[in-house]
Amino acid sequence: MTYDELSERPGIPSFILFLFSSSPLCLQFLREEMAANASGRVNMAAIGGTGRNGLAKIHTEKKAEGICHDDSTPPVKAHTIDELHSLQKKKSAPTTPINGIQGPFTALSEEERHKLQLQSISASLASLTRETGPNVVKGDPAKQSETPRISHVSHLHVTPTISVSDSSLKFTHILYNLSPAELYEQAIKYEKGSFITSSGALATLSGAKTGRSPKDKRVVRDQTTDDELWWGKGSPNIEMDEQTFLVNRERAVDYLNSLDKIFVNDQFLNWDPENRIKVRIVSARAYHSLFMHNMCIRPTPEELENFGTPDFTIYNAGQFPCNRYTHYMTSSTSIDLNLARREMVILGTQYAGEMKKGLFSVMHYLMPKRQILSLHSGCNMGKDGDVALFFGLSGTGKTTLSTDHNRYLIGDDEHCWTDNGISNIEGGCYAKCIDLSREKEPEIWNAIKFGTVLENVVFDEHTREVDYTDKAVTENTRAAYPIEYIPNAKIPCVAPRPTNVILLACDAFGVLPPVSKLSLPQTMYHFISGYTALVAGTEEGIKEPQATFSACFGAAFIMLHPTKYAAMLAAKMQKHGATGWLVNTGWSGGRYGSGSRIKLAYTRKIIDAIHSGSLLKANYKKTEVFGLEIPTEVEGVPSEIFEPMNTWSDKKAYKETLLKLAGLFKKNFEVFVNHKIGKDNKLTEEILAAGPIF
Ligand SMILES: Nc1ncnc2c1ncn2[C@@H]1O[C@H](COP(=O)(O)OP(=O)(O)O)[C@@H](O)[C@H]1O
Ligand SMILES: C=C(OP(=O)(O)O)C(=O)O
Ligand SMILES: [Ca+2]
Ligand SMILES: [Mn+2]
Repeated sequence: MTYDELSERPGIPSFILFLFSSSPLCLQFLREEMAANASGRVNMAAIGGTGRNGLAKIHTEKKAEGICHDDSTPPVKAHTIDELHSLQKKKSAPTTPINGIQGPFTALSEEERHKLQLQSISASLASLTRETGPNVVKGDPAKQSETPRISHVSHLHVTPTISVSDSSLKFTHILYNLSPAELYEQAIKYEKGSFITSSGALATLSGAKTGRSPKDKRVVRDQTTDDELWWGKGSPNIEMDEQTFLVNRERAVDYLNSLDKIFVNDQFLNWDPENRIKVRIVSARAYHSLFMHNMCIRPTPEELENFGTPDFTIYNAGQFPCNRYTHYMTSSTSIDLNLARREMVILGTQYAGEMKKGLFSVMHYLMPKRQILSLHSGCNMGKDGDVALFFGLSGTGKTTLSTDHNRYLIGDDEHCWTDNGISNIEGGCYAKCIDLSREKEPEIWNAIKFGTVLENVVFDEHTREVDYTDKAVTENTRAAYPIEYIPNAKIPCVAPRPTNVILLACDAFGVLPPVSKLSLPQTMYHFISGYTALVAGTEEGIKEPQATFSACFGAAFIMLHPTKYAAMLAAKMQKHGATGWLVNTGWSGGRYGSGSRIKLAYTRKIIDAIHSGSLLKANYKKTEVFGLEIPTEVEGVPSEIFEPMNTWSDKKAYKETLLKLAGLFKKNFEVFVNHKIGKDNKLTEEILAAGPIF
């Protein structure tokens, strides 16, 4: 065997080869060792003869001849360890020709498309004062061996002039649509608090903010939005001017460009192909990139090649605060929406839910313009094609109840209702995991595996088993996973028109019945009221449940006046004959503190009876004050719980609590009494009359 032959062998560092090449004796030894290893034939019989005091001498079985020409494992063609390592990875760029796919870039060569892609990213990151994008380069700056794919941004080869700042002399490394595996490596290497849990999920920390910050949301008020949007009391849209938006945008962009590398996700929203929105998310953390990878719709490689210019861009500079001396800022956190520029800026919060709910707000603006109703609801479909919507505020059960092993999951949180039916806006789910159990929620439990982002959970430092009961970081622990991690998710996530519209309320007062059948005016009354007891944690500062009214079960995300959405919902329900239901997933037998939460198993039975149609045929009686139709029995549920008064030992306390809640409903609805719901005067009057009477 020659030195050259030997050096073709894998796993032998070149310095060893060098040493051995000078000594024939050594070469002989090495030859024998390698022959044994390469053929894998270690003589086991010889091992049997070992004495207690020493290691057995391993005799290798020698081939009569041609030891270096073992054909069972052909030699790997590598001269160095680095070369060997380079064999491990192959290029995953889409090799499929993009014929048949429509789009602006279809006719271009691969190189031209890449150039345009980098130019588009550079343009996204352009400072508005310098009016040029940064020099962008694809890939991790830590990987020295990889020759960067440099963008051919025009000023790249131009000598910088005084008007160009130092930042344009550096490259901004872009980690573009990385895979979950790549994002895991980035998170674990570079982000403190990132760990792999025993089930394979990526545990991360969102930092000081572990819930949304609705008080820090700002929307640019310009000529258009002044007319179109809902402003003032009760509205989530707190105004800012264009100039202040640009100040914050510049702050975010400068921060992002100052980093060694940033993440860019190009993805889609909305499974309805006619109303699909292209979104770009620029962020500083692998955690944020993986979160959005899971939550938005993931493009195919071909769709990505042909992505073009995004319809909407998020700049997430969440680790960096806003400047409190900036006009309109009241804290170091700011989430700013500019509809005209189609941009959102995030400063001072790393809570990932801010991005998904921010995009939801955008959809609540864009979709109604196209006569499409956007819904803060979950959605699932039975085997026979019956569709149910689950409206409700945070923590009321949209995710838990739409995830149902007997039904196809369409989505857990954000949908659109067109004349054709329902489409999910997202490509993933975002489940609360406090007290999550394998027994009660097996589908969600099993979805927490490789690829899933687990926010703010506590785990054993050694075994990495998650303790879902631990609230040490926050009560609002969350799992974000791609929707296909739920076995019966329906892909594409679209469904026919709904038959049942289920309004979920987690009633901390314990006076609403576990289920009531609603008339259309009642459905509208409760939809506009949007009552629940806000469960701790999802919004900053809420430490224990308290009564909340949030119009359309999502006032934090709507952009137009609630009656606009209500009118659309009423028209759709009237036209398609859907039935409304009010389901209390909260307390029974007393208010929060004395009663207890209705068992999930009972709520599921109630929901089953709604889906099957059997509850529609049940016997009903009407409750006092709220005038709700309650069934006398549902299979699998103790009958005494349907009438809340039965479950309270203190009947007087029950009556007082009922009246107290009724008063809160009435007071909340006062702001709506002078509003018409659509063009229908009669319906408007009926809705006003559908509230509690006392
Ligand atoms: N009777 C019940 N119905 C629905 N959810 C319940 C019930 N009892 C307890 N829960 C718990 O309440 C939480 C509901 O949260 P989730 O489904 O994530 O709400 P949403 O998606 O509306 O924000 C889950 O943690 C679930 O396990
Ligand atoms: C992510 C959220 O949604 P939900 O609690 O409705 O699942 C949120 O409100 O921050
Ligand atoms: Ca200020
Ligand atoms: Mn949810």
